Amino acid sequence: MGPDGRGAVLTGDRALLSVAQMAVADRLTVAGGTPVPVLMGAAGSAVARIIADRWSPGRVAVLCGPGDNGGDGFVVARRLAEAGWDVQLSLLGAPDRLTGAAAHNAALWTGPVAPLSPAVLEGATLIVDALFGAGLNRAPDRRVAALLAAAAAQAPIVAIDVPSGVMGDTGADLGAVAASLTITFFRKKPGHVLLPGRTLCGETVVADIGIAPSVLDRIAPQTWENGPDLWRDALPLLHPTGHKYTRGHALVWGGYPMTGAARLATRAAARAGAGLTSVAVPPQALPIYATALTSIMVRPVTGAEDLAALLSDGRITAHLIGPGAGVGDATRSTALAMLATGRAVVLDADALTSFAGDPAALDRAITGPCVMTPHDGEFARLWDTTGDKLHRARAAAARSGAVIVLKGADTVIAAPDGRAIVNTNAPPTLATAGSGDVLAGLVLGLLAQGMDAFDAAAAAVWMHGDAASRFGPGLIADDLPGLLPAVLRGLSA
Ligand SMILES: NC(=O)C1=CN([C@@H]2O[C@H](COP(=O)(O)OP(=O)(O)OC[C@H]3O[C@@H](n4cnc5c(N)ncnc54)[C@H](O)[C@@H]3O)[C@@H](O)[C@H]2O)[C@@H](O)CC1
Ligand SMILES: Nc1ncnc2c1ncn2[C@@H]1O[C@H](COP(=O)(O)OP(=O)(O)O)[C@@H](O)[C@H]1O
Ligand SMILES: [K+]
Repeated sequence: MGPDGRGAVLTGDRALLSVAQMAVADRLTVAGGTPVPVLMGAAGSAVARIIADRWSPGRVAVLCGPGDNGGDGFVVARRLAEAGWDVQLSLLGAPDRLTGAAAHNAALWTGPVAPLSPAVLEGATLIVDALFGAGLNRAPDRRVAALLAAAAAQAPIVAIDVPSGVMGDTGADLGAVAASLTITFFRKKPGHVLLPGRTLCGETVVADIGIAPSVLDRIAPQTWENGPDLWRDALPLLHPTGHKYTRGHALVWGGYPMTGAARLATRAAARAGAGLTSVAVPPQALPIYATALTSIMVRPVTGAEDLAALLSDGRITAHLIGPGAGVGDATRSTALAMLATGRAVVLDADALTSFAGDPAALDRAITGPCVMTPHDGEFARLWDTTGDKLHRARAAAARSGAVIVLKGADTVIAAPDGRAIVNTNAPPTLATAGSGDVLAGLVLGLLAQGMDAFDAAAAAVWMHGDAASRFGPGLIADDLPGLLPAVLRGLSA
């Protein structure tokens, strides 16, 4: 996704809309001639259709809230009753407090409306959670929480929009219980992909309710769920007449005595397609690196002069420092020297910790393409940890001028200009020592080939998750670089 906005146009179907942006999509659709009750009818009918596709008719408890989420519930109840389900509908609050489209659809429901209580769950083989959706503005009260807990123990739950208690913008949990299936409308929200929301949603299905994708031109989303269609066209191309230098030269700073981390990173950079990969090492570490690496060039470096000479080689197109580098002044000054080249730099692990408490030094030093790959602990040593994960990553990217990859099971990739991508394909087998070093090397390898920093970071994070998924259980970080050829083959298929 380049600065020309090419990706944003191509990839509208991966857009994540905030609650406010979804409300704009609604307003534009209503202004275009579709009244709210029609939209609500389409939403509820879609939910009923998806339920009927997956479950055979039984007794369903539909739990309705006081807003439009509850209105959707009335539509679902009506449609399922028409399809032969035994429907028990219950409502939080008095029916005469409903307004607008919810009141309209409540009036079309001819069955009984029970007050919300555990009795309504009796005999249910399925539960529809239509209590709160995008309008949740405080934690559900204890009565609702107790009912949701009882519902979870009784039968599978289908949540409309989000499981009640999940915040749509952040995925924060204000007291939800896990659904088996969540059905949302038009586009997902960040809360469907950020944790813990993603897990609480179970499977998330996006239903078309007749909102035209062209509304996205007006909304201009800045957040996406990661996937190859965001960056496939930006992947490095192989030129038939190219040579190794046209594929870029990646340089890794190799530490001592922790040499494994940098070695993992070099292998990933080379597998990602860098034409040359070098590792700069202190002379005493030379035998270790040289024995373990063959296609990777090992360069002994002694002192600042030697380093300066190495970095002045204009053919080096991207640098990485951090994995196994050690925390302290030496790592810090090497990182600053790399940043001073103005060419691409990846800062990971110890290189980040070497700037702990002094993010301003990074703000000043970062002038060229830069990707920083902190996990939560490294992030907290440098930047403000208030706010949700998207907010934190965006704020650090904006102040530093670097792309921030805030790692975890829901890694967020944020650009200084406000764009952000949430990754959803990483399996928990990646929680193994050294997998972060491989990720840093992957980013490096793509940057070395001239890929834009935001694209390279998003592609690397996805490829990392895909590699791990292909391997399955028993994964160790050493396995990951060797899986990249299959990942790359899959991307070009
Ligand atoms: N395009 C769309 O976005 C569409 C949205 N629809 C539905 O509309 C929903 C949004 O409707 P609303 O904005 O009315 O929001 P909700 O249905 O989530 O309800 C909000 C109402 O509940 C109250 N409330 C919030 N938190 C509460 C709590 N913890 N305890 C008690 N009361 C609480 C609020 O004060 C407000 O009155 C969506 O989630 C979706 O289900 C559909 O009807 C059709 C189309
Ligand atoms: N539970 C998880 N599910 C998916 N991915 C995970 C999980 N835990 C960690 N990861 C990923 O594994 C990598 C770990 O990196 P890091 O914390 O730097 O570890 P290390 O320093 O040991 O390499 C990151 O890419 C992170 O996103
Ligand atoms: K809900």
